[in-house]
Amino acid sequence: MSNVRVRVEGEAPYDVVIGRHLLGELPTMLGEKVRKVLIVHPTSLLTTADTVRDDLIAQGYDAIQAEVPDAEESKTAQVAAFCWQVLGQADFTRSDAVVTIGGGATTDLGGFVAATWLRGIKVVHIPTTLLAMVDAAVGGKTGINTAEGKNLVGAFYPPAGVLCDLAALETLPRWDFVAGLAEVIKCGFVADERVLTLVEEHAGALTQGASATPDDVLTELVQRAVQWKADVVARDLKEAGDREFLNYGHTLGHAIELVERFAWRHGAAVSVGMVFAAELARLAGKLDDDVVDRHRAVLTSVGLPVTYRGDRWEQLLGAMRRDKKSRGAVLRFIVLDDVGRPTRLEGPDPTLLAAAYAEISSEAPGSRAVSL
Ligand SMILES: NC(=O)c1ccc[n+]([C@@H]2O[C@H](COP(=O)([O-])OP(=O)(O)OC[C@H]3O[C@@H](n4cnc5c(N)ncnc54)[C@H](O)[C@@H]3O)[C@@H](O)[C@H]2O)c1
Ligand SMILES: O=C(O)C(=O)C[C@@H](O)[C@H](O)[C@H](O)COP(=O)(O)O
Ligand SMILES: [Zn+2]
Repeated sequence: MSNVRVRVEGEAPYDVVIGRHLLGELPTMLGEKVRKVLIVHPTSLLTTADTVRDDLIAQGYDAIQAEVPDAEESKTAQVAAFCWQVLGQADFTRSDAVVTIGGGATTDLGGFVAATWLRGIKVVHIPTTLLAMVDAAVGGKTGINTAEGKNLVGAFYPPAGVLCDLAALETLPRWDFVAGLAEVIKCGFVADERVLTLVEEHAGALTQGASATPDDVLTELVQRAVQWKADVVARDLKEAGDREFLNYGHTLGHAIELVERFAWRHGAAVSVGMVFAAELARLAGKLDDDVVDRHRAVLTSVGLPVTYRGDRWEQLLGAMRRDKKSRGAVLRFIVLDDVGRPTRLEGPDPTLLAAAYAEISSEAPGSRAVSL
C-alpha cells in the first residue's frame, strides 16, 4: 500500500505520514537549519534509535541519544531533568531539535522536553505503538505525571511532523497493540462509526496484533483516527471547546491509572472509562441501552477490560476531582447522546456517579485487565 499523508492545520501546519520506510522523510521534517538532534527513546527501541541516529549522522547531523525508562516511569520531572541535562551538556541551541521514538509515554515526555528547552525547540515524533500513532504523537499535548495524577504538568506544543511506520507495530507486544485499540474505538464512538464497524468486522485479527491484521484495515483505522484528531486540534489546539471530546473515557480512566500506580496501560484504563461514561449517560437519560451494550461488546471483542474493582470509589473520586476538565468543585464528563454525538455532563448528582460505578464494578478485584 502507498503511504498516506494527513495534514494538521494550525499556526504551524505539519504532516502525519502513515505507511512504511518513512525515514527518508525525517530531514525534510527537521528542516534545513537543524544541525544537532537528540533522539529520546526507551530501551525497548534502542535498535531503532541506533538506526535513526546512524542515518542522521550519515546525512551530516550531529545526532545523540537519551535512553529513558520504559512506559509511565519516563513521564516524571526527574527524567525530564535528565534530558535537559543532556541537551545542556551538548550545547543544544534554538536551531536544534528533538526526535522521539517510542510509545505515547515517550512522545509525551520528549515533546515536553522539546517544549521547555530554551522555551521551545523543534520536535519530530516517530511513534512506535498503535496508541501513539493514532493519538499521542498527534495534536501537541505533551506532559509528565506528578504524584497527584496523570499529565498534571505539560504544554500544548505541536510537532514539526509525525512519522507512523506501521512496520514498528510488528514487534509491539500483542497487549500493547490491544491497549491502543481503545483510543481507536474511542474515535469510533465519538466521531466516526465506520471505525467501529471496521473493528467489529476484524476483531478476531485485531486481537492477535498488527501482523495478523490486514494492511488495508490497519491503515484505514490509523488514518481515520489521525484525521479526526487532526480536524479537532486544527480548530481547538488548547482545548477550549471540541478538543474535550478527545477526552472521552479519560476522567475515570486517568483515575484508574493513578489508583493502580500506573500498572495498567492507559488504553486499558480508558476502555473501562468509556463504559463508565456510557453508563453515566444512560443513567442521565441521554444514551440508549443498545449503544451502552455496543461499548461492552466491541471493547470485549478485542480483549479490552470493561470492569474495575468495586472497592475503590473514594480514591477514584478524589483523583477525578483533579481532572483538567473539572471547574472548581464541579466534575465535568464527556458523554454521548448517540454514536458520533458527544456532549458534556456537568456536575452530575453523586448518586448517579456511584450508580454508574456500580454498573462497571467487578466482584473480583484485579481481574484480567491487570495483565494489560
Ligand atoms: N499526548 C496525547 O495526546 C496522548 C494521547 C493518548 C495517550 N497519551 C499518553 O500515552 C501514554 C500511553 O502510550 P502507549 O500506550 O504507547 O504506552 P507506552 O509508551 O508506555 O508504550 C507501551 C510499551 O510498549 C513498548 N514499545 C513501544 N513501541 C514498541 C515497539 N514497536 N516494539 C516493542 N515494544 C514497544 C514500550 O517500551 C512500553 O513498554 C500514556 O502516558 C498516555 O497518557 C498521550
Ligand atoms: O489530545 C487530547 O486532547 C486528548 O485528550 C487525547 C487523550 O487520548 C490523551 O490521553 C491525552 O493525553 C489526555 O489529556 P489530558 O489533558 O486529559 O491529560
Ligand atoms: Zn488517551
